[in-house]
Amino acid sequence: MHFNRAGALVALLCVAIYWFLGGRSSIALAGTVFCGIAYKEAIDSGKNSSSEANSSEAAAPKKKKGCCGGKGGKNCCSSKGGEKKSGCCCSSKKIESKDKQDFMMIPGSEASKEVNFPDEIDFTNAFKPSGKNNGASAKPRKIISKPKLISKPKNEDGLVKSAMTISKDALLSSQIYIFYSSLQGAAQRAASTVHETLSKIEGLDLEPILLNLDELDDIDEYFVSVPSENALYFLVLPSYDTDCPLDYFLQTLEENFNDFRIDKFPLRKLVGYGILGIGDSESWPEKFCYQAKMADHWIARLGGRRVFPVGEVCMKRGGISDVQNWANLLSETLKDDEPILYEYDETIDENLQDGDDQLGDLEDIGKESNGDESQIKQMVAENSPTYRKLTKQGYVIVGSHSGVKICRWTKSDLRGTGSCYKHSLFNIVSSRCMELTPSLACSSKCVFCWRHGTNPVSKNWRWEVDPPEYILENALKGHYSKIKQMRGVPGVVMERFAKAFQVRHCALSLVGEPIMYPYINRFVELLHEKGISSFLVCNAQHPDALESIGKVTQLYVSIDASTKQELKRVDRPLYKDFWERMLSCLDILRTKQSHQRTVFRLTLVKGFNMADISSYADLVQRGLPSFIEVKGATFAGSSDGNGNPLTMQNIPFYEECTNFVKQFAAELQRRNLGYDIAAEHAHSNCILIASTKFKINDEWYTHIDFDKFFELLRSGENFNPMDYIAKTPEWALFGNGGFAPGDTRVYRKGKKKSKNVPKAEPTT
Ligand SMILES: Cc1cc2nc3c(=O)[nH]c(=O)nc-3n(C[C@H](O)[C@H](O)[C@H](O)COP(=O)(O)O)c2cc1C
Ligand code: SF4
Repeated sequence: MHFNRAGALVALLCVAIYWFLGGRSSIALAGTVFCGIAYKEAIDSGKNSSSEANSSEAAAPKKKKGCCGGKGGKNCCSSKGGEKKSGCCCSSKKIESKDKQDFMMIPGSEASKEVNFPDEIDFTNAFKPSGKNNGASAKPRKIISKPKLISKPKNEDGLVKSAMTISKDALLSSQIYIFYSSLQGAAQRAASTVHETLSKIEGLDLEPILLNLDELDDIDEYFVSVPSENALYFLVLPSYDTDCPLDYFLQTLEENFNDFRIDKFPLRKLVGYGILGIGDSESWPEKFCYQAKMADHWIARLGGRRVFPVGEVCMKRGGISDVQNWANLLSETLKDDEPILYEYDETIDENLQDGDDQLGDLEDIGKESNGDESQIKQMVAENSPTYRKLTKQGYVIVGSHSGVKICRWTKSDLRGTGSCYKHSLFNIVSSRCMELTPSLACSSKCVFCWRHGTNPVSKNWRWEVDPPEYILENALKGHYSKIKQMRGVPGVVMERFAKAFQVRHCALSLVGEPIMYPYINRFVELLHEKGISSFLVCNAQHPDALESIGKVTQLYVSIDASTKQELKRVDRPLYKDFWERMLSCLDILRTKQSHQRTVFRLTLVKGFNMADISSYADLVQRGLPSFIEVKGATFAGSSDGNGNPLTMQNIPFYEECTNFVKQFAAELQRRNLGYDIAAEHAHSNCILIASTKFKINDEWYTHIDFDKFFELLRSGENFNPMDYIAKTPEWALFGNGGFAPGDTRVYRKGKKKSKNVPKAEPTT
């Protein structure tokens, strides 16, 4: 008898009613047992029928729903009837697919050609052959960066990380420049191939120009300025893991990128650029074309738009025919009428990012340091972001708080293209001048300062102190190592290069506040012992230190504004009593330091500190300096997120500076203070007002007789500023420009030769 589950349950219910109405318990118990057995039987019977149903599904292969998926097991379609697992509907499919793979791997078969990738992927794999006659895949692939980059959010300065180039018309009307650097001639031949190929492009407005990078007079003329508004650059570069001329080029790019004094993205002015690297992948597999990649990195970071992928050609394997391929594809790309998607490489350097968070006022950081004020730290520790930032800008960090950097004027003078203003005003030779600071920290944050938030600020010295001997020795080493890098640079005058290894002058300014260094006097003595003159620039915030300064060749105090309000705006000093501190410094110059050659340095910033000439005259009357050096501020870039508010509008024209100086001198004369305009260096927007003490028999004597200075020092006698003067040469006098006759003036292409332009050459 077969019960279904419902029947068994109804019988159980009847038994329960019988018992509830007073039936016999023994009979009710027997009925319950019977119902239970019947119920269990009904369940077992249900299971069997379901199992039968599954078996019948397995028997019908078209119903795949219950397939094991190749796993086998109890319900596997193949387990029925003792069939081998290989008979499973899914595993048989797998076998079929593997068979196909095996088939595809058969060497020489059509299928194997589809999947047989070469061992090394060369640059041509980035493209498909172009040209209308080349079938379905005729167009060269133009997507250089991943399209998804387009939707990336804007960066802080409003740029997106990728964008489209301008249309073909603009590409074809561009002036193409092909640069190369070559030691053994291969890159030169490759560049000629690229030049020839591009010259044949139909519809090109201008003949491409071929240039040897190693022979450029001034790399900055092409890689800071750009020679024409619609320039397209292509560079053909070899790689050398030993010294080669390309090192200097790459270093210049990197330094320019890290130099806050010049526009952050100068190569944004280019229509675009592309790089072809040549090298040897057999002998230098790890460093194959590494210098081409470095050039690509820096040009992109300087704002260049990469309009074609970096080519990497092994001269041993592909050789000149790969170069020709690259040139052909480039030529097709330029002809094509689609705009090119380029990657705007603004990858944020992780180091810099780290640093940005931690830079700022060490003053404040110090306060946060667990409240442990006694803990003495290094000002710029070797592993700190500040250290990395400064070294990237070209500084050699000496010890933990000093820095040395070869200045642009030193490089310029080595090449015979002009010294800094201190040459025409005071007789400093730039190629023999070392720019140094024994304190990278400063107590002000002047708006025109080039440090731009790079170096620490603090009111007082609170760090470990390096001995002066150590600083000088290592600063000279650092300076000479930078000079050495200039060897082989086109135009370097051999004689000046040789003499540059004997420093004669030290400009103690650079960045930071030198007199914060506790052993500044000993340091200056050491300089003098080595026959190096000292030009010490202070920010007029440390009267005590200024008072105790010993003999220097020339002592400067920066006067950055003539009123309290303006000074606060320009210098952003840390001290609350900054104005009183400055006035005290002026008093010290007039009294305790009157034995020195003293100089007021004014840095003119339009809209900030050029309005109140009479107040400046008050300050001169108080300090009575030997000289007043008036200099237009240099544009050090802005909007880089460090709070520098200056724009080009704040940089005065030369004419504006001379007008200011004329009115200033007139005011001083009106007060009978005995000053007049003496000399100038128009190129750096700098004019010198001097005490008429230095005008003898109607001739100016603003220059320094350095030999005499050292002679007097050695004598141990007291001496005064008039004891080591020298005659100012004719060319340096106000009105004559201040450019030394032995040098060759280089005008940037496309720039007016007029004096009436704001100057950008920074000077310490
Ligand atoms: C000393 C030496 C070092 C080299 N180092 C590299 C290297 O690091 N990476 C690379 O890809 N090729 C390297 N090469 C290969 C050159 O880049 C290659 O020969 C190139 O074609 C030279 O170009 P050039 O004749 O214009 O100077 C090196 C060659 C020499 C002789
Ligand atoms: S700018 Fe300063 S560091 Fe450079 S040469 Fe002139 S004085 Fe020396």
